[in-house]
Amino acid sequence: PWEQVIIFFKTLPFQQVLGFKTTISPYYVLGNNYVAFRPQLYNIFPSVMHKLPGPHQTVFAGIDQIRDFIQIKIREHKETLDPSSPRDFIDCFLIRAHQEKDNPSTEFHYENLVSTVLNLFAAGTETTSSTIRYALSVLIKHKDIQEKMQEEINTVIGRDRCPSMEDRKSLPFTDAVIHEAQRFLDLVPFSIPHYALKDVSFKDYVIPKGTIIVPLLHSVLKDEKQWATPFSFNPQHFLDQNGNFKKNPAFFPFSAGKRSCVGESLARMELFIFLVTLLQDFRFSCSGGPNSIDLIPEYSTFANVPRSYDIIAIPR
Ligand code: HEM
Repeated sequence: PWEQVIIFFKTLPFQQVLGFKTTISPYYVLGNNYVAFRPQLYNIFPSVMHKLPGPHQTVFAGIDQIRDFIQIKIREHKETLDPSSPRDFIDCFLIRAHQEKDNPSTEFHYENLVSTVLNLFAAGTETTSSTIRYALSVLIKHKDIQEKMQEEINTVIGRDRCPSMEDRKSLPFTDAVIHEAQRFLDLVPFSIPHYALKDVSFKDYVIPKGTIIVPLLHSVLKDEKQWATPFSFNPQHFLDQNGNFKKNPAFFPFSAGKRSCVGESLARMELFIFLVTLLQDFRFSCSGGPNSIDLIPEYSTFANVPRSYDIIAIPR
């Protein structure tokens, strides 16, 4: 399936417009909650937009605030660092930066530390929380699926202990529903643009150096050849006839290859642990009833942003 998701652009404008080479889309910089059209304007006319007032200015001020917060955290880490016992990513980065302090071309320098931590926050929060929010909407819309998950969770884990990742293999239906929520949401439909660092031969194509490549994850996650019912929510996509979990090679929400999502395993743990814990303790509904839930995203630009609902959580 991977072969069919790539579209090629010999589009230097993207880089010329931005004024620098990047693998990061401006949509990404501007964030998911931004009104759909503005990032596109910013993409095409960045120097004009930069001078105009509007919500995009607030977005950049917000990013500066997060950078300030990260710099405070880095300072605290420096003051309390014990190189023999690193506590987290920032500690490990600082230790490596110290080891490479005499290397003028090192990538382990202060600015990269701030940007990398910012990337982890930006890429790691809205993505997972939007997916959990979407999964809850799906479960309200499909009450039978919610009840079946709860039955499975009751049988395997019960009500008295917390779920662990070990439980996942014993919860095939729950696992299938979470996979299907990710497939159906299709959170990042065209992934993040990349560009060829050198000329590449691919099938009958030559992709010249500098070509922007947009991997259309959407085309695989909704491909009629890969899924029995690509445009409806169907956990059977991930179950065999005996109800065992079945992998599907077209499941690509985290993209693929060397630069695929670095947070994939963390995200998958979060989705499983949070959703199972919530379903263990609560029954979910909404005041407008299941039919009021619309699973079509609110915005579809860089991200498919799910709609917001006031959810009722009743203790079970
Ligand atoms: C449901 C949750 C998530 C989804 C669907 C998702 C999806 C993606 C996708 C499609 C990419 C682009 C990969 C590419 O360029 O080929 C990506 C990149 C990335 N993601 Fe995630 N992501 C999720 C959660 C997370 C989490 C929890 C973290 C970190 C804590 C994270 C950190 C990153 C980073 C740092 C990149 C850039 C990787 C690179 O350029 O090498 N993501 N993600």
